Amino acid sequence: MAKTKERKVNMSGKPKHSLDVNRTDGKSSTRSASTVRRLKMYNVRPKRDRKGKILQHEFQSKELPNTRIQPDRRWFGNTRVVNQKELEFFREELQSRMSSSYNVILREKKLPFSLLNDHQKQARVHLLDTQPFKDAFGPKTKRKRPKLLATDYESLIKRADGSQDNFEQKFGASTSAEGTEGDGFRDLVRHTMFEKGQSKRIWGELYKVIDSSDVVVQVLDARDPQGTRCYHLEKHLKEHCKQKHMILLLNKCDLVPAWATKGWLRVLSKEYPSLAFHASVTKSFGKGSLLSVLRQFARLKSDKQAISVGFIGYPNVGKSSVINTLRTKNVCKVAPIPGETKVWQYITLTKRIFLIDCPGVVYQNSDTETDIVLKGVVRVTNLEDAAEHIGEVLKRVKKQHLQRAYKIKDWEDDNDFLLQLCKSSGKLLKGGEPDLTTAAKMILHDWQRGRIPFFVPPPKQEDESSEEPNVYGINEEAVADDNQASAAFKIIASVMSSQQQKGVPVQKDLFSETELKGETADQNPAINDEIDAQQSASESESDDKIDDQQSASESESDDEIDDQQSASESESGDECASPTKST
Ligand SMILES: Nc1nc2c(ncn2[C@@H]2O[C@H](COP(=O)(O)OP(=O)(O)OP(=O)(O)O)[C@@H](O)[C@H]2O)c(=O)[nH]1
Repeated sequence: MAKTKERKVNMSGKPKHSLDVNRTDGKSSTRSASTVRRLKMYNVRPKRDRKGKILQHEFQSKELPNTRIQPDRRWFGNTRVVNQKELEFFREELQSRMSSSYNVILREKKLPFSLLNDHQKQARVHLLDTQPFKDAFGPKTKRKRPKLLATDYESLIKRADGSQDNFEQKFGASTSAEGTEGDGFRDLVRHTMFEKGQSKRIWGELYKVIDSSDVVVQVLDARDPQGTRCYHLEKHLKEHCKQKHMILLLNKCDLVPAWATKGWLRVLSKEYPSLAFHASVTKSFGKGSLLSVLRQFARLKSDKQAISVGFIGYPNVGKSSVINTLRTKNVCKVAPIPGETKVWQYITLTKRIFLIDCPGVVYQNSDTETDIVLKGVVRVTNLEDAAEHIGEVLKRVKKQHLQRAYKIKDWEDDNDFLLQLCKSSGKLLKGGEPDLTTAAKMILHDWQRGRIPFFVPPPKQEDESSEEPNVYGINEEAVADDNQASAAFKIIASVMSSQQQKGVPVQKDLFSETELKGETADQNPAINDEIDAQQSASESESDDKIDDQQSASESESDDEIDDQQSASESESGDECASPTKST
């Protein structure tokens, strides 16, 4: 008889299974609840075959083997798909609500109203709903035909040509030629870089400066004063800001011969009070004259004691440098590249005079790209084809100066000049190819920094000797008190005339002897005799002569320049002392 194994029966009723948390079998270490939970977890692992393929998994539904849901782009957009029935229902409901005068739809924006109208958009124009067939299409139709200017393409072209000719006749050829360079395409491809200083932002800054200034100092480059003038602005000031005064300041006068500076001063002072200036913190020229003119303008103001002086002008003409010179301190950022000043800046000069620096502005004109580059409006490093401007540099600068500056004896054209310069300065690319662009940029840098001598000579004047500096530019409407005004005018005129008699400092190594003396000698000896006389007189005279003239008026002046500034001014080699010095 086979023995059958008897199954033990748990008679005690207490849990005995090792995976039962409540088991207590007298042993010291029973499984804790967390261990039991963990061990139970192992049992629900998916069952795999030998290759690792899942055969069975606790959480995988057996009825639905693949429970992955297909992604739908509608989950990510804010659109809903409705079927035609729902759409129709929506339209009807909304139409009835809208046409009912007892209902008001509050949140119209939340409802897709376009769904109401899109079927109307595609609907045909029901002409016959508005007018009878006879009027719309019959022989006695009242509908007007559209007025066609041309029946075919050719006649349209003829018409366009005709109207263009009419326009040119009416407004002259200047409008059509404006900004073009002969080939007619140039203007279209002009890089935005050549529109520097013309942006809305810069003009906004300019108008802020003008609005807050009582006196506007237009800083000009002495090398090309007319080229760096902004006539548009002058006109604007004359027409709309009659109470503001304008001064023209010929800066960088050290880069041109004294006779040219003086010639320009004579020409410009017919329009506005004009002064020559050389901006330098240590060795300036014209600082005293400018200060005393500003003081006179401050005196012309009756209503308020302090005046604000705005410095405007082309980029890189030295506006910030002039302010630094007046303060004898680097208060404004100065750089030999245009566009350094980005926003306007307020600087206190004395208790009664405030200075405002402005970014360089350019008014849109017919200047060519080369003109713009040579006026220093564009940063040379940004130029893509710098070599194309060199021809003009070679034309404008005298041969002897170029020979001296670059040690090149002779050249055929600009390309030849650049080739020779590349060789002599070692500006070569890989494989010994000359790097024309770098060489051209080098020349343009030198040009912008005034290392190559160049200047536009002043126009010839007929009655030079009788010229007396005047104050035509001073706006008499803006002046409060007649007596005070005439005294101020006199002083301003005397400041201008005394400056014209002084020796203007010039970088002598830039020019030859004849140029420094004035090369118009053969053409107009009278001018040069006068200039020579003035120069020799000014050299012998003391630089402080102007102080004597002004001391009377300025001794009353209560606007003392800060102590710190007056201290530094007494060291500076300036030709005209501050009031603290004169008293
Ligand atoms: N030789 C000479 N260089 C000057 C004179 N005044 C200014 N410069 C130089 O001209 C360059 C431009 O001067 P800035 O004062 O930055 O000119 P800016 O008009 O303020 O220029 P933006 O920032 O473009 O408006 C600097 O390298 C100055 O050193 C001057 O009287 N003589």
